[in-house]
Amino acid sequence: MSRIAVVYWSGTGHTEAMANKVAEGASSAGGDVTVLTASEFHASMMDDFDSIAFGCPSMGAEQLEESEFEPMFQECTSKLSGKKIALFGSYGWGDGEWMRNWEEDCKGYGASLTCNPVICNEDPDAEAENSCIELGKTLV
Ligand SMILES: Cc1cc2nc3c(=O)[nH]c(=O)nc-3n(C[C@H](O)[C@H](O)[C@H](O)COP(=O)(O)O)c2cc1C
Repeated sequence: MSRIAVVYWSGTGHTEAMANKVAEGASSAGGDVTVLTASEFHASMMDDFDSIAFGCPSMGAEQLEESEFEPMFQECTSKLSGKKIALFGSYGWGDGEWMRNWEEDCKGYGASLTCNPVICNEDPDAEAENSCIELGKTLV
């Protein structure tokens, strides 16, 4: 069975809601899914999973959340080459720049993205929830 981690940071719950839908999709496709917050995950756990969905909202000025998620993710970058990953997150007033930058960075580290990133404005509506479920299925 495919071992899948859904690793996220969320301040007001929007990205957390997305993470739960990603997990739902991965489970429905037969994956063995573990949902973890950024503070519960560490780079040393990268090898424990066949694929990983990372979720983080746009924070700062079109940046990843700087106190917990960014440091954790930076540690993971040395293990991204060839790794199956997917990205998701919520944003507010921007146009998704943080996610475009994040996706480019991940490709630069050699990650294998299983699908296009899923972003949504503030709390996920039914369409965004469905996109998260579909993202989850691509990880299996
Ligand atoms: C400190 C802070 C910085 C933010 N910076 C941005 C930003 O640069 N661009 C943007 O589109 N939204 C920005 N937002 C809005 C959040 O990305 C948005 O509210 C998102 O839904 C929060 O997701 P969460 O509930 O998972 O924390 C910011 C929010 C906060 C609190």
